[in-house]
Amino acid sequence: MASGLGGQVLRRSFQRSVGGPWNYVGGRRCDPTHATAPFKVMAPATGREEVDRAVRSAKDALPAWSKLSGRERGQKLMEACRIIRENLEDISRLEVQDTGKPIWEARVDIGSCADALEYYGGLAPAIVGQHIPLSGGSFAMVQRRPLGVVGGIGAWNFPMQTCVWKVAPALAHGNTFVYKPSQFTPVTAVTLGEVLTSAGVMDGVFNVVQGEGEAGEHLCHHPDVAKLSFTGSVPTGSKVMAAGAGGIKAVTLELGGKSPLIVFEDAQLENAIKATLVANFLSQGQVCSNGTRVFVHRSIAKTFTERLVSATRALKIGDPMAEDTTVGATIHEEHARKVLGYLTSAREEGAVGDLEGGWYLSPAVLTNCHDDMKVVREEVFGSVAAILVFDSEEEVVRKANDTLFGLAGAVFTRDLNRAHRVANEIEAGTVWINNYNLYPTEVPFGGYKHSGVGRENGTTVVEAFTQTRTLYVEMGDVDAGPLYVE
Ligand SMILES: NC(=O)C1=CN([C@@H]2O[C@H](COP(=O)(O)OP(=O)(O)OC[C@H]3O[C@@H](n4cnc5c(N)ncnc54)[C@H](O)[C@@H]3O)[C@@H](O)[C@H]2O)C=CC1
Ligand SMILES: NCCCC(=O)O
Repeated sequence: MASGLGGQVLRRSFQRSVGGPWNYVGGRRCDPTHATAPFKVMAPATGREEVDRAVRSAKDALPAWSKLSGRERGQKLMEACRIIRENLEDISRLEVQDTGKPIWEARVDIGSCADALEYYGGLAPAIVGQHIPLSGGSFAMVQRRPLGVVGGIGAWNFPMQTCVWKVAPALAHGNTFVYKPSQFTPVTAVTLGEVLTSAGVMDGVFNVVQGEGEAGEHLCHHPDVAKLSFTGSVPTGSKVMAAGAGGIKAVTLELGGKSPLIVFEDAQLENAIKATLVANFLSQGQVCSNGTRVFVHRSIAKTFTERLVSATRALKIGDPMAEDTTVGATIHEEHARKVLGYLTSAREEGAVGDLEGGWYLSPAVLTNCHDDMKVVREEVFGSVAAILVFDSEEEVVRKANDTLFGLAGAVFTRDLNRAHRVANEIEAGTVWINNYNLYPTEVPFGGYKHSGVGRENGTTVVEAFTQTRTLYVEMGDVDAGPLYVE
């Protein structure tokens, strides 16, 4: 144990518990004070009392945390980054147990959590205000202040990454946090709590409450929560936004997608094939930004499809912990059935292609697809790539944008002019040129249209996690105009 800044403990040894309890409040794991009925995964259901307790804990921790300098907060986040890197294998294995994704992917995800903590730890001292000179020597000072207690709600596909993308910038900016993970993946948010505590983050700054939708709803409606940051489905996102509107809370939403991946006839074919695999089959296809509408120019459609199918057949589906597994297990049975249902409906509507059963679904490439099919219009959230053939640039841009979503997209071409021309027409928060599904922490990520509100990552979140306070300083006399006659 080493003591550090301002009398705070800077570092405790990192000790991760193997089992529950699964709530994390005031710097330690704890059972709910009022257990209700158990819910179907592994944690005890927690409700209003737990949310209240966690928010109280975050509120109590706010004055001390927000009074640290950015550099002091940043050092603790950097230390959390170091702990994650040192324990990357252990934490990645927890993520595999929780999600069923293959271990090689979990290592990338957990590595990205360390990156985010490092980035926002580094940024924290640079979050400063403004000095605005005004007439007669008067001036304004614009302070950048935290919002207060942030409520985060996450999905199950990238459990720890989703959490860290919210928590790292929020804490860097002096806020405190209450996080509700998806009921399907309760584990690694609590591990993050242990990492942060070991890194010297004060007790109560980061708290975790487990639960289903009801716990999320309580958090959204809690009067002491100043901001909501949500990742998940569009219908739930809409409810979170409505709750935010009721309480006049700032809201960031990271929702679904049905993104286009466009392959022109002059594309470097091997890169386009590799990117199509990355854009469809990572995390068993359960990725919001996936490029599931694969538009291929007619002149290369046959060759592209043959090569994609052959590459897809080479994927190894199986034990997510095995080093040579490339595709793991679907999150749960109900979701696997939902994905299979899309395949049935696609075949009924004329598509050709298959996918095999169990929770270990083999990735599918569908051909003979058209724009009106259910599988082409709705977010499947499974390993199902639909190939759509196009003839002209104008046609593909129009079809690419014919969706309520707008999270991402990609253009594959060797023609630099066409790449930029088409990319600029795509209505989406991220457009990759000649690559797919890259999310460096320093680059903003988020959606147009129904895909969300606001952005995560990059420096744009400074606005999302702070508010300004303007101090106007008068250096002369008050000018009351005709209101005041001497
Ligand atoms: N954008 C993305 O990254 C994700 C999109 N999805 C999409 O959503 C579909 C369903 O996945 P789910 O995990 O069931 O998503 P969901 O939107 O139902 O749940 C996401 C989170 O919101 C919580 N929640 C549910 N009702 C709530 C409410 N009224 N107020 C506050 N929080 C609430 C859940 O407990 C969970 O933590 C997927 O099939 C996929 O299409 C799912 C996961 C991630
Ligand atoms: N890690 C990728 C971000 C996209 C998603 O949450 O699905």
